Amino acid sequence: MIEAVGLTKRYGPTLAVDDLSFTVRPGVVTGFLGPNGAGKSTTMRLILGLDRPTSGVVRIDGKTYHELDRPLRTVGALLDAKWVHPNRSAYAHLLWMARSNGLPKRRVQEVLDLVGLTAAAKRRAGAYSLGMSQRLGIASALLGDPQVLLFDEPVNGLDPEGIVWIRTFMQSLAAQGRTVLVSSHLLSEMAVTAEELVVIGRGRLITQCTTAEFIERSSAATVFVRSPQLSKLEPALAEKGFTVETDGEGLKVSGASTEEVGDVAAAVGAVVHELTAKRASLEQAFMALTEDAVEYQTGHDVVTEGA
Ligand SMILES: Nc1ncnc2c1ncn2[C@@H]1O[C@H](COP(=O)(O)OP(=O)(O)OP(=O)(O)O)[C@@H](O)[C@H]1O
Repeated sequence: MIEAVGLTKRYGPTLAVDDLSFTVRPGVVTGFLGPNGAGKSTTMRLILGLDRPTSGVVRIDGKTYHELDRPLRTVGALLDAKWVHPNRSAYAHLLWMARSNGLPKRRVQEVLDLVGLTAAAKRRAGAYSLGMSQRLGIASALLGDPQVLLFDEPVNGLDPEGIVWIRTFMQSLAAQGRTVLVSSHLLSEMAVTAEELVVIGRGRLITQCTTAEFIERSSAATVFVRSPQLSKLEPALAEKGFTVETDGEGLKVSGASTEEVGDVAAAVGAVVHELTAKRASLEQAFMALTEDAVEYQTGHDVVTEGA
């Protein structure tokens, strides 16, 4: 379990993480979703004690990283797969990590098998493809057999086969009851990987909910209605509980079907010149939502931009 409370990180004038509170529970893959620069990597560094929060706190199983007795046995992370010394083999790298952290030598072979790197284990890491480097990074993260795992954009730059492998692997780790937090800037990727989402934009929490819920809300249709009698129509729609915004000569109505809007217009006797259903693509809706994160920040509610 990871729990962030009021987590804030400022770099000079940049507020990279802004009063972020969320929880990541075990047993499911949780997607940490936000556009580039939203503060995902910074948050992960704060979780791992690689950076100090300006204020707020983040705990892993009730403790901050620095309070953990045996950090590698509690939390593993894949941040940058290319940090391995290029002249070292995967085997030598993992052995060095195991020795310097008091982990048993047999664990090296176990994690190499787990990530399917045994055949290439003695080759120098500098000659590895990106996919192999990612596997080595994951092997390093798993060395201490931790219950909590963090992956920062693990599928970036991978070929489809590598993407599917990592996705399936993360899901199997979660199915073993581990806490798995994986960052991405693509909703489409998270839609097929993560069961839960923590969505951030400009360092702030936009929402935490299930992926299914987020997709449902992000792709919610809006209805555009044009009428010369908006003053009649607008209050009637609002009274029905629909979210209504003025849009040129018409209204943008969220949470309603064209039938419902048409029925309301008929009931109040408003002339309708246009009635159109609009649906943004998932990725478009997500971008609109996160780009205007500050404007659209509404605690645990998501407000979609619509079409
Ligand atoms: N060490 C640093 N010094 C100054 N500014 C930083 C530092 N690290 C991050 N930032 C800034 O904080 C903001 C958040 O960056 P961060 O890398 O956490 O975002 P991200 O969501 O991980 O994006 P990306 O996917 O592009 O890495 C950005 O504006 C970035 O420029």
